[in-house]
Amino acid sequence: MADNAAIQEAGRKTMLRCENLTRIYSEGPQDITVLENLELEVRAGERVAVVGSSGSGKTTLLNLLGGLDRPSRGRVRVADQDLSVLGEAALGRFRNRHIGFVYQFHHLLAELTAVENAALPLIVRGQSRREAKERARGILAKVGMQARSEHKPGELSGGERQRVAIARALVTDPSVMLMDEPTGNLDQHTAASILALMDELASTTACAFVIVTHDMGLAAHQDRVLRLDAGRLTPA
Ligand SMILES: Nc1ncnc2c1ncn2[C@@H]1O[C@H](COP(=O)(O)OP(=O)(O)OP(=O)(O)O)[C@@H](O)[C@H]1O
Repeated sequence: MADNAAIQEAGRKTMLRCENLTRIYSEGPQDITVLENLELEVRAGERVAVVGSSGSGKTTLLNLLGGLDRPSRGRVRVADQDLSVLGEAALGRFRNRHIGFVYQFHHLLAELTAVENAALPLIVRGQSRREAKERARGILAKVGMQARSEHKPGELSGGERQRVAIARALVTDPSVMLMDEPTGNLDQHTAASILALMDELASTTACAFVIVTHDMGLAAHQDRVLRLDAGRLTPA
């Protein structure tokens, strides 16, 4: 993890930028323009919540920000890299290095322990198992899961699983964290503890956070709340 001075320096930096971002789905009987000339800039350490009605395009936006889908027009830049110029293999490597994903349902692998799950992005990248697990243990400690690191997801509570999923997303020290309803599947008390963890992470990492949610309490807790409507983001 970066030290405080490095985080402050990085805090001035734009980590995520969308320019004229447009996504038109053309597969069905008629074209659907979901995002149209959308602009967004998120700085290091900044947390932006995105809210919007069902079907407004939040998932579409997250997929584009994470390089899981390609825009019809416009571009996404992550840590100054224009994703549109990367081929599939390079984009996969870039995603592994710079982008962390956390979903409502944790998507942990049932057969692996917490530390193995958290180490996976580093192992995929070719790092040795020993080094990857050592780093994963450090991140699990940071999310309060040190004592549970040898347990499999089935032996963990919902909140603990989500902490492991957050650790897995953080293990590569990403530039951008994309979260889709990170507390959506949790009871109020557990959700509050994940919220507190996110507060701590935002102040101790140089990462930019984009958090899609229907939960106005979670949204209001972030640095900015933007509403996705008619293909664009406006302050909520
Ligand atoms: N592959 C696709 N082909 C055609 N249309 C699509 C495709 N994926 C999504 N859409 C349409 O794009 C619009 C936006 O969908 P999206 O899933 O991004 O919305 P959302 O805001 O995430 O919704 P929710 O809150 O219900 O999850 C919807 O009208 C949806 O039907």
